[in-house]
Amino acid sequence: MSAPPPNILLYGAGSIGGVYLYQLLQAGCTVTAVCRSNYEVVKTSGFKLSSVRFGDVTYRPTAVVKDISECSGDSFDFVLVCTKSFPGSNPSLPEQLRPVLENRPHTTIVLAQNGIMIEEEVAVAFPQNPILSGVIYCPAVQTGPGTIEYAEMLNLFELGTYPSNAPDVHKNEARRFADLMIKGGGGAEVHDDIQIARWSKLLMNAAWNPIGALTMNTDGDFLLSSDPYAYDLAWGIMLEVIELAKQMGIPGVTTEVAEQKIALSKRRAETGTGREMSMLQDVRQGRSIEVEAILGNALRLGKQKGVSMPRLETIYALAKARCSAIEKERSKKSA
Ligand SMILES: NC(=O)C1=CN([C@@H]2O[C@H](COP(=O)(O)OP(=O)(O)OC[C@H]3O[C@@H](n4cnc5c(N)ncnc54)[C@H](OP(=O)(O)O)[C@@H]3O)[C@@H](O)[C@H]2O)C=CC1
Ligand SMILES: CC(C)(CO)C(=O)C(=O)O
Repeated sequence: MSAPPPNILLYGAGSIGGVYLYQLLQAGCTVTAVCRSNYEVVKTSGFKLSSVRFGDVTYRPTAVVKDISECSGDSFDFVLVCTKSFPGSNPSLPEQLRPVLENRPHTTIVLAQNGIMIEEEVAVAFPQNPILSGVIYCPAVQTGPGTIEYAEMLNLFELGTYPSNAPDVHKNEARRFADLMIKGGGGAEVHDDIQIARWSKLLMNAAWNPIGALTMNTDGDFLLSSDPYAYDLAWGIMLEVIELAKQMGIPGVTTEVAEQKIALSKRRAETGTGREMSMLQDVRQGRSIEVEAILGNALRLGKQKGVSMPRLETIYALAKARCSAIEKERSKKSA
């Protein structure tokens, strides 16, 4: 008898969640999606994905729920978290997930989120569960409820256990999830130490996400806006992240890696194909931005380690103010 298909809960059915849902369904998984603002549309008509990689497709999760508590009696192989990362939120992410993880030590938690130090609170709350930390390269945006635009071929999910020295059974889960993403038509790599990949991604996100959110520019347009100052700012932020990674003992976050990343932005500037980062999309949609996961956590580590980070401090203060302006505006509208 063949094994039943993996049973997956998708928590955070937005831009990335919507793309990963497609891949997991293609891989033969059973996927329950927790949908919030897009519940009615997804329940009625499913997701519409317009993409270079997968074409124009419409699909439905196996089941759609409005609230995670509706699944408290279910047992999942994987809980895939694709919400934005807001450390210190109330309720915390572990509290949000508790209904499907309480007394289920075998359910693997997959965190598909930007930022650094996002795993610790989940590991403390669920010490027995395998935890996979995932680093996403997949530029996508939900432009309206259930409608996703995904305009590049790029699709890579780098993943590894948290902590990196987790038992082999946890490591096997990383391979199993990567294989599902690949079977679903994407790219995936299992890393022995995923923190190297997470911090390497931070090079891009710490620079481009707040710059995009504050200036409403793509990376390419920003580079063209004030030569050499725009480049110097983005590069200067990357250098601060490199120094911090060095002080933290994270290997492989080097100027060579940063050069490769900024070269891609330069090429996009030259070809007029600049990329809108997710934080810019958040500003456009009046959503809170991931200031703490991407910048605040880095700054606090910098303070502890005595690393001078003047550019990061400046951009953090500006992005934090941008975030509170968005939140004030949102609460005015909903009052
Ligand atoms: N978009 C991109 O191109 C990329 C994003 N990333 C990272 O991936 C992660 C996910 O980002 P992205 O998909 O863009 O984010 P989105 O904002 O598009 O989607 C997040 C989804 O989570 C839902 N959600 C949030 N809180 C809850 C809750 N309590 N209960 C149920 N649903 C909830 C939101 O619902 P609602 O609509 O109701 O708020 C939304 O549908 C982030 O860490 C981001 O930085 C990384 C690479 C690229
Ligand atoms: C760089 C990118 C687009 C990777 O997919 C990203 O991480 C973001 O927009 O936040």
